[in-house]
Amino acid sequence: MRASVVTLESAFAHQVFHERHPEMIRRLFDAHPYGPAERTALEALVAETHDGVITLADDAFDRDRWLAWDRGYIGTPWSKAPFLWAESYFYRRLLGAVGYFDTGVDPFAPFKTAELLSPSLAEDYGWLREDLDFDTALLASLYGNRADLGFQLIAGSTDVHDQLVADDSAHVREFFDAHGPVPVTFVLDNAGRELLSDLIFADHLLTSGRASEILLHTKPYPYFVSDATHTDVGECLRRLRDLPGGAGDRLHKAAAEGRMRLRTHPFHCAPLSFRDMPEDLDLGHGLTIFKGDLNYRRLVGDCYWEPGTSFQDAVSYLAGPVVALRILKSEVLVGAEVDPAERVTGAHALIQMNQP
Ligand SMILES: O=P(O)(O)OC[C@H]1O[C@](O)(CO)[C@@H](O)[C@@H]1O
Repeated sequence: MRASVVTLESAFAHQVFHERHPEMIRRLFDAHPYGPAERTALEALVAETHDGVITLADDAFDRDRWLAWDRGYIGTPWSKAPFLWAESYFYRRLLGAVGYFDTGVDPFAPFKTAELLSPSLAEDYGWLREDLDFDTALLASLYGNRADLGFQLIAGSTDVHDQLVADDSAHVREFFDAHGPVPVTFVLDNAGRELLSDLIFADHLLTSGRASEILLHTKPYPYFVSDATHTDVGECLRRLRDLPGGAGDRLHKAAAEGRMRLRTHPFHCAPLSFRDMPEDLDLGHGLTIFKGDLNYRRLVGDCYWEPGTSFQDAVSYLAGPVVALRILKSEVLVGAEVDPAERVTGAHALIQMNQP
């Protein structure tokens, strides 16, 4: 049972558009030698999202796709649009404003690279070793989601005591014990440290015999600041090969042997729930792991759900087993009770699994 869709009228969504986005644009100006055209286009985009109407250029290369994904919002005020729809479209327009679709230059690459080159990274992953246990690898993947670069724009340095508000980790372990080895699909979220941790979990699943193969679903283009693309998987895998434990080399071999594969699809940047996913997105082999906050919003639907709505109910449109690993960074939540104001702080985490 959903109560209502989250819109830009929400105080949190308003903060994302009015505080986080202008700050992100300032950082882009600082990181790139953008000329007047890109600067003007980015400033105009921010202004449009603050008090304008949602526009779609007649000559946009993906006009038909966005018309298909439109739900009547193009031509209406941004301030009334659903948060998920508006936020997704904002990133599409940002990429257009900086010429990404002509140059292929990822505007967020400087931030992603800086994270992988951070002097503290090797020390932070000093705990890595070849024989990780299941819980450590699972929790590394979960808490990797805390490292989201976009979130840091509003959260600052996060001195938080994360706690699990839902913990189905035992079900996940039991699922593998009963059914493994199975194909495991990761619907990835952020590059950088989160992706490093996801790769570590993927390696554990392969080496422990729980996964027969790994499919990594990336975004087809840079999105939500630090979301992982195919390029980012390559970068992270190279970085992982320099860290202890051997996961990088093992995954490199798994890729060469076809046991770890990459997939992408335009729908991964759609402003819609996975409820609307096309058949050729090809999810649902074995176990599917949805990483992070944005994928959670798309998985359960970006709504204010009525208290008592279960994860099981919210994902009942999916036939197979799914796991959500998420740090709470937005208001949407099912299967747990957390004060609404506490859902956006990054202080809480969850592991949820359905019983297919
Ligand atoms: O990287 P994640 O975990 O998907 O988080 C992204 C989240 O950040 C925000 O853009 C703002 O905090 C949310 O709207 C979004 O769901």
